[in-house]
Amino acid sequence: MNPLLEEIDQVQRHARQLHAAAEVESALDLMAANISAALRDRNPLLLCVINGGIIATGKLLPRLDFPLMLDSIHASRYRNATSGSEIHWLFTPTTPLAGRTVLVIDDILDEGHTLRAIVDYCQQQGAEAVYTAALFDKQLDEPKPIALDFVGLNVENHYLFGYGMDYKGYLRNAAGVYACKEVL
Ligand SMILES: O=P(O)(O)OC[C@H]1O[C@H](OP(=O)(O)OP(=O)(O)O)[C@H](O)[C@@H]1O
Ligand SMILES: Nc1nc2[nH]cnc2c(=O)[nH]1
Repeated sequence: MNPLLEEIDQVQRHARQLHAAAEVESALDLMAANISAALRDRNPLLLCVINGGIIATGKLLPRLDFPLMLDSIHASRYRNATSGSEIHWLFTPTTPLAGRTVLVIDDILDEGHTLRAIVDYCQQQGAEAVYTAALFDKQLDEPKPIALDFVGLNVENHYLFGYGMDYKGYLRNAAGVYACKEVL
């Protein structure tokens, strides 16, 4: 077998499930209700943070029944690695942000540098208000540079995969949230 696929297989087999799919889906229901209550009359522009935010965004959208627009932004700090470095801006939204209420949607808030940079970018582009949502908020001992407006579940401080989160580019499609036993 391809050595990387062998490693992915090992990681998946030794991982510990933190939240089953049903728990994440219930959290998505609650998040959607909170987002609806806050943004129903704001004609918001939702910004999916590619790649990790794809599943959170795709699962939230059909739960929101009010007028909204969707665009995406691609800022990556981990780039298929298991620890972050500087942010790489791969693309920015084509929809003008000036005067808009923006909701940035990501899979996980970890140290918070990615979301902080994205919110700063939206504000520099003239967004009227910027809200943030992430399916998972990793519990760290250190303070974060940004807090979420909408959060699904608090998660333990491990390297995670599933529901959009990758291990070396794989396992984003895992239907549940898993902690890697060890980073290989
Ligand atoms: O809070 P932070 O410590 O900044 O980390 C969170 C970011 O890390 C992941 O993205 P990543 O850079 O791995 O790119 P990806 O979306 O392609 O997985 C995740 O999707 C968040 O955007
Ligand atoms: N896949 C993944 N990406 C992250 N980005 C920041 N923290 C994490 C994490 O725990 N897992």
